[in-house]
Amino acid sequence: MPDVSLLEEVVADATPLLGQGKVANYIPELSKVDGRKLGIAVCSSDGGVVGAGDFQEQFSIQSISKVFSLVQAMTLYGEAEVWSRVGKEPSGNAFNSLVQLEHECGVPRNPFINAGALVISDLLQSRLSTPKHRMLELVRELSGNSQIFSDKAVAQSEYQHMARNAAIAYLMKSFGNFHNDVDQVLQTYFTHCAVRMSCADLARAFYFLSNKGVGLDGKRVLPEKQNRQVNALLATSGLYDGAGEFAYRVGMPGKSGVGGGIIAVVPGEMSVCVWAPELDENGNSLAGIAMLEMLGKRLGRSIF
Ligand SMILES: NC(=O)CC[C@H](N)C(=O)O
Repeated sequence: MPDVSLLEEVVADATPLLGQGKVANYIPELSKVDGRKLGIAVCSSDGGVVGAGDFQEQFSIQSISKVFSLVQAMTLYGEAEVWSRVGKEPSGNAFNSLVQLEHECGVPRNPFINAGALVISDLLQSRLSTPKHRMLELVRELSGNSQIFSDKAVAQSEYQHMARNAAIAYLMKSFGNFHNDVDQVLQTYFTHCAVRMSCADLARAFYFLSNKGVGLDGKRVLPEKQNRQVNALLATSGLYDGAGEFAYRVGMPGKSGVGGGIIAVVPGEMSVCVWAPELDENGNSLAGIAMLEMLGKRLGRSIF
């Protein structure tokens, strides 16, 4: 377990990187965030969380929600039902790209790009009567924080600028790989992306990924095999077309969101969350990746 002073050092050493990335503005509401925020939190096997910087401030989790959605779908459906609808391969394309879908018969490369997460949301819509609420229940339970909500203004802003996500969903529908009403599923998806959590909340919530599928409260979230599968997919596709560089520099399964958060996992040891809203050209937190790289180096951790 890293001590607070090490995490404070990581935050201090990442501070000079501020100004090098850009806060996401394609969702106008997200551009209101202060780009100078920096936070890191680590949750380790004794259940304790240590953090530094802005680690207690809640932010828009955005695509980090795709991991929670996948976990729900894997719990509700059999293996073949999930993986006949979405692939397990890195996309090598932007997270919101349409190009592969046309060539690949409307089956997205993986569950962590927008197309894949929209299929997963479609699966959730088919089985859950209140998918938006179920997501909140899940994240509150996993993080042990009942004060987690979805930000209506952000969800609304995404809804008003939905053209690309709607195009992706309709293209998949044209191939028969999208079963519910597009508008309804988009609303669910945006509500999931707009959930606000802190680094501390997220480090706690994803502790199970580092603990063979068992959460902080001792309850099993996923069977061990599925937990390993999720970590494998995070390692190969969690950072979109930056996944290779992330594996090279950080060496941990991880998932980013355009709100500037990244979660990462050291199997058997700890879950980490960093937050820095300025993004690199792949839509991943620039200083966030640097903080994870520094943490991994200083602790001597990598899965490779
Ligand atoms: N990479 C992300 O975090 C993207 C999520 C965002 N809600 C979108 O659909 O574009």
